[in-house]
Amino acid sequence: TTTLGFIFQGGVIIAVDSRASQGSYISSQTVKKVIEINPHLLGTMAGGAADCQFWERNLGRQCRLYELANGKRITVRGASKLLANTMFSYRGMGLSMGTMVAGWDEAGPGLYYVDSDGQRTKGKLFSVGSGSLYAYGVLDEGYRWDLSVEEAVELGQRSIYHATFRDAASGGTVSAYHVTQEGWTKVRGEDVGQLHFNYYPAPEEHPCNSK
Ligand SMILES: CC1=C(C(=O)N[C@H](C)C(=O)N[C@@H](Cc2c[nH]c3ccccc23)C(=O)N[C@@H](Cc2ccccc2)C(=O)[C@H](C)CO)Cc2ccccc21
Repeated sequence: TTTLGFIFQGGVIIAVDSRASQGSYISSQTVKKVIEINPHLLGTMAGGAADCQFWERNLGRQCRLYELANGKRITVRGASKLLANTMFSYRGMGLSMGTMVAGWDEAGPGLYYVDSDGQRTKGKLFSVGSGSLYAYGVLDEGYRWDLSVEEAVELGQRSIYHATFRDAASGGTVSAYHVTQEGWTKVRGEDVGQLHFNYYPAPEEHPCNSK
């Protein structure tokens, strides 16, 4: 898995791959690793698939109950704390989750890294999963606070793409989301195979070049 998130002048970008694996077997190429908690909150998934899916869906339920009890949306900080508390309560019992909670609230854009060791850190840029080192290589080279929205989406997609190229446990499709004050929108959903020639243009005389 390769997931990433970063905050820039235009909001928050989240990008992920869609591969599931069982050892060296690729068990799925079409997994959703972003959970849409509500129109202003996203969660990303890396690690144990069942752990991520179960506990991030549970987080969604907790966020909805918070809204009903308090008459207002939960903050990104609050949602990430709920997930961190859940993970902390299961510490040492074998959960394996590396997640990000991203969104926009009255304090503006928010991005938190939360994992099953009970770590929770606020930040401007993270990459999580087996392909994260490859993604950081592209992301750290291309990241600037003042990227345009188009440049930022392209950077997120390109970072995931290169991770899927080198990491056997990452692949399938690259999905990207853009979060602003109005909430999230899904902005990319490309198959990695279709993206290949964006980044590795075939040389002139190459047979792949349609005459
Ligand atoms: C076939 C399949 C799934 C599957 O193969 N599950 C296996 C058991 C799983 O959890 N795979 C993990 C890797 C893994 C196996 N056993 C573990 C024990 C502990 C921790 C991790 C693992 C995985 O792909 N994880 C994805 C993340 C992911 C995958 C699917 C759904 C959510 C998140 C990922 O992190 C990269 C591929 C690198 O591992 C999960 C799933 C969800 C929806 C539809 C189909 C499937």
